[in-house]
Amino acid sequence: MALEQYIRDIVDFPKPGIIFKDITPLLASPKGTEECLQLLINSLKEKQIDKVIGVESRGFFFATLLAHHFNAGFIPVRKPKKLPFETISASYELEYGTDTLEMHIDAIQPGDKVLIHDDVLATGGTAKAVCELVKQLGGEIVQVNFLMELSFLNGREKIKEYDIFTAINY
Ligand SMILES: O=P(O)(O)OC[C@H]1O[C@H](OP(=O)(O)OP(=O)(O)O)[C@H](O)[C@@H]1O
Ligand SMILES: Nc1ncnc2[nH]cnc12
Repeated sequence: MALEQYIRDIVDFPKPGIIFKDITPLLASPKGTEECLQLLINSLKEKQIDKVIGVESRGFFFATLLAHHFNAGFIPVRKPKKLPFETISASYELEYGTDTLEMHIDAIQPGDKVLIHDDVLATGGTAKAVCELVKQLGGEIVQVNFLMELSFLNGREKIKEYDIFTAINY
């Protein structure tokens, strides 16, 4: 079954006019999850990875699977005031206003080879902010990968200096 068939469109969620891409059917399917995971893994070939970042909250699921596969550490990037230790932060533009993401200050050592994972690349604001966090701590970004890309929003333009991989393209 094509991976797209595990993604459910929810019209007008969370706001009117948005078609929300629901990944819960994919997560509920061991076969779909395995196929998707293998696509992400194969895109990285035999690259060395020290840390895998998962972006709260839907980025956490596959990021932990990827970290386990690559024998790398899992690093959560979270919304403000969720992480208990000292943090660094990066802000990014939303449609109206700004939002902030945080990471623990000791999450990455200079020179670490870092894979960034999230479920969706939409406008790219989130991904760009995460890249900035990794750069602040001196990590080397090996790839930024996503389960899916909403390519009509052109989010990859914001992170074009990095290697980008998406399993599904809309
Ligand atoms: O490319 P962008 O326009 O920045 O959008 C993509 C981000 O939006 C969604 O997260 P959301 O903030 O809805 O959080 P959630 O995963 O906790 O639902 C999605 O999981 C990405 O993290
Ligand atoms: N349409 C969408 N569906 C799911 N997650 C998203 N994040 C940003 N836009 C989204």
